[in-house]
Amino acid sequence: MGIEVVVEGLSKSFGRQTIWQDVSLTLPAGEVSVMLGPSGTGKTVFLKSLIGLIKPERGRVMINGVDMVSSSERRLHEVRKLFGIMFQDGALFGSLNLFENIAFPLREHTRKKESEIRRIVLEKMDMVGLAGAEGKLPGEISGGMRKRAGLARALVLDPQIILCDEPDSGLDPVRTAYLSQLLIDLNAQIDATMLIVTHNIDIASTVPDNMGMLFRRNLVTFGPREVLLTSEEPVVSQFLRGRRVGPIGMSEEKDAATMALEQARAAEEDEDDDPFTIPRQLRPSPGLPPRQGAARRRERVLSLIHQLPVPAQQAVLENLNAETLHAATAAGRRGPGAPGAVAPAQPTMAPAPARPGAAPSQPGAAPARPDPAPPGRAVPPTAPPGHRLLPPDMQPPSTGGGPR
Ligand SMILES: Nc1ncnc2c1ncn2[C@@H]1O[C@H](COP(=O)(O)OP(=O)(O)OP(=O)(O)O)[C@@H](O)[C@H]1O
Repeated sequence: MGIEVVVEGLSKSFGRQTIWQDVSLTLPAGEVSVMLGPSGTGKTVFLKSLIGLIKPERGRVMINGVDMVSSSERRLHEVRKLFGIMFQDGALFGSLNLFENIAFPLREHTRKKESEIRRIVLEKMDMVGLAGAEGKLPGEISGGMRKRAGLARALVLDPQIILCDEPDSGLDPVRTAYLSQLLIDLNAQIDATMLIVTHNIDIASTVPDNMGMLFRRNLVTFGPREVLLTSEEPVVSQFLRGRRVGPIGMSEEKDAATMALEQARAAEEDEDDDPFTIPRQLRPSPGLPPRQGAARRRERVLSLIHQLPVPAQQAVLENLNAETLHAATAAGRRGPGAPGAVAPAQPTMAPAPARPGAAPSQPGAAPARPDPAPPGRAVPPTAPPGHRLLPPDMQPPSTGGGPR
């Protein structure tokens, strides 16, 4: 199972430039979290701080009892072996083929035999749909394949914490959708704690269990995805809808006068915010195990549900009802007593109170959204592992794969 990452009161500056201050959050073990934020708000600096590559001036990052901010390089080196990092550009060595790029951490950090290295590399390449492309050079493959090669390399040391820095950058929307599914499928298979930094709303709204946002040198929010996705904070609302009206400007934050003028104009033009519909969170592809992190999250969120804003409570309950219905339907299709059958959890169905502190309303008051059919699967569930996620033109070659 993945490892919890606890961040407490973290602050980072470069000279006189404060990047962010007093950031506190917990990445729950085995769950997927996303950090959003406009460009330049310090998301990458945050990722690097988690692994001790950048040293914040204040605060702690606790992983397995080790503080990544203040510990010696020797201890950091040990803890870093728990991490798999997918860099923004893939960070592949241009002169090494994909096999050697992906084998690199194994050769650097372990004394495994060549046969074992080969087994691990081929397994991870298959997981990300790159089987058969071992001999290709990074310059010979598409951006999407480079991303997946970077992900395979992040996986070879069996990480318990995976950090992905803008995994979608440079990908078209379809490839981004496949990558989103790949990240969820990986989480189902290895139960690692994952943090994804992105500005991509499609990834952010369909992949994670938890979401946070950095803005104006502060963590605006961090918690269950439903909190951010129902938030009425102007900056969150603007970001989710990709609108110009709001506190985020082209290069800088806007001042109060500019914002007031914009809002007056928007009101004149009747540009009210459309309601943001929360998309369903992706489920693992057919044939994969259910996500253990999702099951733990369900218990965790239910235990704190009454501390959440009311719209978030309602969204949590709608989602849980839909998941319970989906699990029951899937179990029904497999037959009684089938593995994976989920008994409806009673607390799940308890609706949120109408107001914080109010008595719970009658069961069933939280509207159960009908569970939509999953978006079109690329290939039937019988497809072999690693191939099921990919569009036809991304399928790996069936044999060979040496440099062209
Ligand atoms: N080593 C460094 N020295 C000085 N300033 C730095 C350093 N690394 C990052 N910065 C500054 O920190 C700020 C935040 O950078 P960062 O790359 O973390 O932003 P980001 O939110 O990831 O942006 P984007 O979404 O555009 O990738 C920027 O102003 C950047 O110039």
